[in-house]
Amino acid sequence: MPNNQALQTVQPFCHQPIIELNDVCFSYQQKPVIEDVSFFVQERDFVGVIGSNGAGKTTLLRMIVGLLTPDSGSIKLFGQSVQQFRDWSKVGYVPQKNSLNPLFPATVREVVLSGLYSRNKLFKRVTKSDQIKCDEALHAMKIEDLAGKRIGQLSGGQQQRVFLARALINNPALLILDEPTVGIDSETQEGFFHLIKHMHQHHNITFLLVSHDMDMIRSYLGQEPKRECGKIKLYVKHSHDLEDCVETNLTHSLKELRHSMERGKVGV
Ligand SMILES: Nc1ncnc2c1ncn2[C@@H]1O[C@H](COP(=O)(O)OP(=O)(O)OP(=O)(O)O)[C@@H](O)[C@H]1O
Repeated sequence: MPNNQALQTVQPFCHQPIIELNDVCFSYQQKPVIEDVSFFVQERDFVGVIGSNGAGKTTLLRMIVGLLTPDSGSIKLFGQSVQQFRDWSKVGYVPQKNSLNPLFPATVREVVLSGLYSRNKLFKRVTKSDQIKCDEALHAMKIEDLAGKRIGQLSGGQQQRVFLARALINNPALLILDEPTVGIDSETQEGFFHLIKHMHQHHNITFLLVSHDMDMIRSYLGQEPKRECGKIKLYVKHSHDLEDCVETNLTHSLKELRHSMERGKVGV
């Protein structure tokens, strides 16, 4: 497959891509990691980013969220160059798991609330409605009982749930997840994948997910990749493969899902 082929065979006319990369290259100290990568992701697509260790997956995601700058080429988010993009509340990003120092002083509630402070409003006052959104996100991730604990004192799986709650608190239009289930037990992993599939099917959310879980990727996104970008493969479920989206509040819907799971209506 040629490198500069877009994810979709036909260039969209009416819908702006959510993510658009054109001829992106990136090197660490002269060592090329990403070479001439081009693709675009449409609204409500679910893209699985697959590749061996060191293939450049995390580097790619960090460029898309503006934490690294390409050596050449361009990246757009919601039609705007990443360098100019300011509406970060539309984007939920859960980076690859890093175990936190147990002395890290923030509580779970503070970490989840920090998801509301976009990069431009670091010192915004927390309102009652912010606290309600935080309660909903904590509830959806089943971690309300951990709200007052220090994040550094939690297990790896619990920390991942906190970072997901932080990413969800803004009802993001784009969720970018870098190996979100690493270090999580298999039962919780299964529940997590159930959750993100539910979010994809019932909400207008676009997903970019790095995972090594080929069973999950193939079962949801199909047996074959749609694109190959160097050592990285992209598996995709397009929005047009889904039924019409149900426009409801994300955290409310997750709450309903959680209640169904608790009543045994949804197998996880
Ligand atoms: N800060 C850095 N400085 C120098 N080289 C780096 C840096 N970060 C990553 N690399 C190198 O760039 C390459 C791609 O790294 P990256 O983390 O993007 O890969 P990955 O596909 O996410 O790997 P994994 O599956 O192991 O998480 C690797 O060879 C890595 O050693």
